[in-house]
Amino acid sequence: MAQLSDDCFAFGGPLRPLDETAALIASRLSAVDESETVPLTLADGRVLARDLVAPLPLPPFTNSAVDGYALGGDDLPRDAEKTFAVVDRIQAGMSPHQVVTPGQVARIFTGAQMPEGADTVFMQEDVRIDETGRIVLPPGLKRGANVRPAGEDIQMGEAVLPAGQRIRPQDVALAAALGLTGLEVRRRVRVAVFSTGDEIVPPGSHRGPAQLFDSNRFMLMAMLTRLGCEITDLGILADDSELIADRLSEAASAHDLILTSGGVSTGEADCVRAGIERVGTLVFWRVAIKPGRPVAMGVIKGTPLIGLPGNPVASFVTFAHIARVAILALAGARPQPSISTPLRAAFSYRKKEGRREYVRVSLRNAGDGSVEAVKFPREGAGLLSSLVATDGLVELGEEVTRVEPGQTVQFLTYSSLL
Ligand SMILES: Nc1nc2c(c(=O)[nH]1)N[C@H]1C(S)=C(S)[C@@H](COP(=O)(O)OP(=O)(O)OC[C@H]3O[C@@H](n4cnc5c(N)ncnc54)[C@H](O)[C@@H]3O)O[C@H]1N2
Ligand code: MOO
Repeated sequence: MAQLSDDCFAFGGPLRPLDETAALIASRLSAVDESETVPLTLADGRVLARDLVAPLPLPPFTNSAVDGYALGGDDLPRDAEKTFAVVDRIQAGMSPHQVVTPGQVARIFTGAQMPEGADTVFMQEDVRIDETGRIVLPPGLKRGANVRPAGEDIQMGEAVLPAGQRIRPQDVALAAALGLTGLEVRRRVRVAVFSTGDEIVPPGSHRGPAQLFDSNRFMLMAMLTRLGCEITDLGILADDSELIADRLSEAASAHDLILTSGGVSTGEADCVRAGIERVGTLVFWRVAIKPGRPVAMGVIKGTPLIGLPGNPVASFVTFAHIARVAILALAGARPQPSISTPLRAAFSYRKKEGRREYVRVSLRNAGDGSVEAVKFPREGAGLLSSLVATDGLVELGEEVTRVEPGQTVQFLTYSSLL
């Protein structure tokens, strides 16, 4: 079909490249200042406010990695079996009772502190007990075997988690292992969320014949929750730029970010841009990304606003690649570029040069041990089923113009985008 306006230059000037857009956002937004201490049970997903330095080594004491017998390395059998007297029994949590000297072993259990004089442990399966109750050890074990030295995991004073870390379950475990009961985290980013459009009504309300139930607001709030934000749900705004301007202006004073969906394209009823310009300034509008080209950013009374396009897939993709950058910057999180995985395409595709495209795909086993990406059969940015039925997005760079089956493409899981 004939294309009347060239994508890249319609409405004046080339579209802004996605990487440049993300860099602009990250450089313009600074992190919220305030922090709070939260108990470890509430720390998952929060952003660490300052570097965490280990107040003790891990493990804190040298201990046995197995159930067995501990002895000094100089006493290890070299060429033939050797017999030893058992002089101690050390269970986990108990301090050793005596020094182990040559000719002696201590019975020891996994996690128990190593006794003085011992630096090696035989696994109990590898030893024999003779008729007098003495322990017979075979030759061949190396000094230091089956022992976990103090500090082998973490040294005291080591920086173990950097400020800006989005705390994960394993980070919580580390803090607990270091004896901490809470972590100092940045306060949550406060985000106001609006849907826009006269055709949008809330689920559960009466829907007129030409109206749609609002799905974007719920998708965006779920995505914001995954990013640890404090959300204010401000409902649906009618297509009226004066009203939109008033509501955006009100929201700006109490939030770190305003997120809208819909109303950023070129139609007369696309009032979000007009609303931004009434009470603030437009930072950018239109990015070289598909879906999601009409995405906009503005600033209202110092508060950033990201206007996502209304089509649900465009909203999803621009949230993941643009709004997320803003949220992480405001949250004080270290930038987290999404790491894509190379996979084999099982589809052919044509695209325009000069814009980044995200293609919805499902993964399947190719049968030869590799995994391949199967494209969702339809492309509309309004197809929610396309997001629900797929596993992630194939990212096609600005320079790409075609994909053929068998070609290597870069895949991003949906979970890696949040
Ligand atoms: N003449 C042109 N028309 C359009 C262009 C263009 O460049 N020239 N761009 C198209 C692209 S690309 C997109 S994306 C859409 C986005 O436009 P808007 O952000 O202004 O979105 P709306 O027009 O308000 O809505 C688009 C579509 O999405 C539905 N929608 C909106 N909000 C919701 C919601 N909260 N939940 C579910 N669905 C929603 C809305 O009903 C429309 O069907 O513009 C193209 N047009
Ligand atoms: O690019 Mo729009 O964002 O098609 O849906």
